[in-house]
Amino acid sequence: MYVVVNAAQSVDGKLSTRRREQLRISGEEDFDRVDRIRAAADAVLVGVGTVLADDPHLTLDEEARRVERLRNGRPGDPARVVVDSTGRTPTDARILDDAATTYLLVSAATTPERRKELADAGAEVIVAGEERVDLVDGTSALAGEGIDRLMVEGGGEVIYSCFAAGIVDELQVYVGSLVVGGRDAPTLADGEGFVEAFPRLDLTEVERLDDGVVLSYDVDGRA
Ligand SMILES: NC(=O)C1=CN([C@@H]2O[C@H](COP(=O)(O)OP(=O)(O)OC[C@H]3O[C@@H](n4cnc5c(N)ncnc54)[C@H](O)[C@@H]3O)[C@@H](O)[C@H]2O)C=CC1
Ligand SMILES: Nc1nc(O)c(N)c(N[C@@H]2O[C@H](COP(=O)(O)O)[C@@H](O)[C@H]2O)n1
Repeated sequence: MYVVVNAAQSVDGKLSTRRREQLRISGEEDFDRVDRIRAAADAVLVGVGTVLADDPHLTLDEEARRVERLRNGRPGDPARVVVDSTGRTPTDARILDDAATTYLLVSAATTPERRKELADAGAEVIVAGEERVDLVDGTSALAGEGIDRLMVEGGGEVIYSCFAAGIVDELQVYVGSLVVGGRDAPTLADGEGFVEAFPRLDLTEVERLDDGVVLSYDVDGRA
């Protein structure tokens, strides 16, 4: 499986404010770019923190659906994936509507009753990991469902875990021209943080878009 992480951050590396409310960092051109990455993916993944904060839908706009999905030979929207150890995704979340298949990666800590409630609400529930979702096991289960290209949209906890699990092939970051600040505001990579064996990146492209810049990297291993 090929994994591309895409996120939008302020110049000081924040994905949203300390209130964790959805913050519009991207402009129109960048949202079009995000739609193209979504369209090229078999599935788009977020953490449950993002679902609870943003209630995202993670589908394509009409134009992207028409042009990009057709170009890639696959009609409709990519599947959606939530990383959700204890099954906290609300059963009325937008991500569980019938616009596309939604996989919930849960851990064994999610009770069978909760798993059934989520399945009844439309989710395909996959158990990976004991206490927390194991992203290596979870992504290989997704590969078994035919997902060869996965886009990770965030948030900061899940992006960090994807790097820690060593599953990221490519990173694209839109850096908007604003300062958010706040020691408790989510950043591109939160979690415990690395103290050694930092993921090293190879800068492949720099593009000015809207009033910001898109930085594209291949992941080069750890050093
Ligand atoms: N600017 C941007 O591009 C984006 C911004 N956001 C923002 O990010 C914030 C949400 O980010 P976070 O709070 O960091 O939540 P998150 O979306 O990264 O979800 C983290 C949660 O996922 C669950 N989880 C289960 N297994 C896990 C694992 N192996 N590794 C990590 N998490 C695991 C845990 O409950 C954890 O608290 C919101 O404010 C949202 O608006 C989210 C996506 C994109
Ligand atoms: N690329 C990007 N730029 C921003 O400025 C953002 N706030 C986000 N947020 C992400 O987009 C999701 C919302 O998706 P829908 O529009 O509901 O499909 C949100 O949950 C974040 O993952 N992204």
